Amino acid sequence: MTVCPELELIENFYDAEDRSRFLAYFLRRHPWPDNRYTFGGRQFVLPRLQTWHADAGIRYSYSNNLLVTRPWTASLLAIRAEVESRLAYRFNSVLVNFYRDGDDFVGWHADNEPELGESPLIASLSFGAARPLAFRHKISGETGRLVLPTGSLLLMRPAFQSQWQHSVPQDRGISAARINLTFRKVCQPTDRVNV
Ligand SMILES: O=C(O)CCC(=O)C(=O)O
Ligand SMILES: [Fe+2]
Repeated sequence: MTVCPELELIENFYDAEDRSRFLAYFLRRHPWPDNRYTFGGRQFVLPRLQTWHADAGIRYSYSNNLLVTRPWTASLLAIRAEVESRLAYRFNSVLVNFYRDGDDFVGWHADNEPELGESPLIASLSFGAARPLAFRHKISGETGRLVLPTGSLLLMRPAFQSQWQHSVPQDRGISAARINLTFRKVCQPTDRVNV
């Protein structure tokens, strides 16, 4: 099995007490929207629930959809502060994914939108059911999997997005829910050079 040098897993970033507290928050209190949306006059159903939170003025289009920006919740702010302090790196946004069970998934993609700049570091925190992150090299086609346990923080180093694609595959054997937060640093529109 391929080991990807651009991934670093920090297990037990949160201990058992914090994990169950945050999992309970996301399952019971987080403001989840409907997963059906219309794009280009067609209806789509996202195979998971998702919210996007960012500092004022940050816009980001993920898979060509302009995400609705929601305010930070107290729990998200607390988690961001802890991740930033551990990594000595600042993030201005987070994408929160709720995989209700093994039917929910995210397909193959790379988080390499231009808004993320040349070298995006993404920090990915997981709670709940352990699910593997599958990755495949864009040129060699090498593939691998890394299981992301509850309370773990995965660092996706900058070259991960340019060289690899990733997914969280469907697994009908899983009935438990999983929450994933990907903290990102999106360049402000003013950071960009207009040509
Ligand atoms: O759920 C995960 O571990 C990954 C989610 C992901 O790839 C994304 O939000 O871009
Ligand atoms: Fe991703």
